[in-house]
Amino acid sequence: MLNVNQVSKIYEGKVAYRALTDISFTIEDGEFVGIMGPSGSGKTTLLNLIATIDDPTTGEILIDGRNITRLSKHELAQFRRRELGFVFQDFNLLHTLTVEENIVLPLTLDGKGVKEMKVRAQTIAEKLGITAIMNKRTYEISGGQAQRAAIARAMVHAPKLVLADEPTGNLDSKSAKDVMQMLEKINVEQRATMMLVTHDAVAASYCHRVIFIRDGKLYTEINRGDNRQTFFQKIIDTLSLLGGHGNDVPPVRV
Ligand SMILES: Nc1ncnc2c1ncn2[C@@H]1O[C@H](COP(=O)(O)OP(=O)(O)OP(=O)(O)O)[C@@H](O)[C@H]1O
Repeated sequence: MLNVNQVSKIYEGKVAYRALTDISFTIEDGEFVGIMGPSGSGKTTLLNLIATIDDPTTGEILIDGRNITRLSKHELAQFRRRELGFVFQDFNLLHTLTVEENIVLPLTLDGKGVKEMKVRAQTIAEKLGITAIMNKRTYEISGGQAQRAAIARAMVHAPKLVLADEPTGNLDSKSAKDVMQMLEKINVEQRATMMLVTHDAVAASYCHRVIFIRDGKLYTEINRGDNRQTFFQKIIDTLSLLGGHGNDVPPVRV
């Protein structure tokens, strides 16, 4: 379980900037949660705090009761390597490596044997439908395939928590839909808890729940229920109440 408890973040600088104020929420094991809000509302800041890339100014973040803001350097490295998976907007694949080499990277860092790495890479690649491109370099594959490879890399060590920052941001709508269906499938099959920051209402409609933030504060949250189309509409309605820039609300329908 992920517990964000009264978290605030102030960026110090010539002029201090308060990016988050008293944010509290809980994400249960196996939940798939979206974070939405206008540009500059603090979504990436929040994701970075949970990813242990940055520290909150006040408050605590607990994962299964363990305060991740107070880990030693060594514990932190282990936590990131074993328990977290990341998916980024720009895929973050290494171009000099093949798709397979990219996928096994987290295992390499954790000192796993070659045979185990091959088996695990193969299993996840089959789930994501990318076995045919395993030996290709990342510049030889499409954006949608690159994001699948990035998802495979994020999942290969079976992390408890997967964090995704705009995973569909650089994809056309068909590839975006594919990627969200993959994430949904992995969430169900591997029971991984997922948290996704997105501007894309279609992508968000695949989540179980969407938390909205505005000006660094919790604004509201809505639950999916059983109809994705209705949920999509509710997301659009909430975004328009939330304000922000016009380009935060995509013109396309599901
Ligand atoms: N390192 C930093 N130093 C100072 N201010 C920062 C820093 N990073 C972010 N901010 C500020 O904090 C606020 C929240 O930024 P953040 O990137 O979390 O927003 P966001 O909701 O992810 O925006 P977007 O949707 O545009 O990516 C913004 O006003 C931003 O300018």
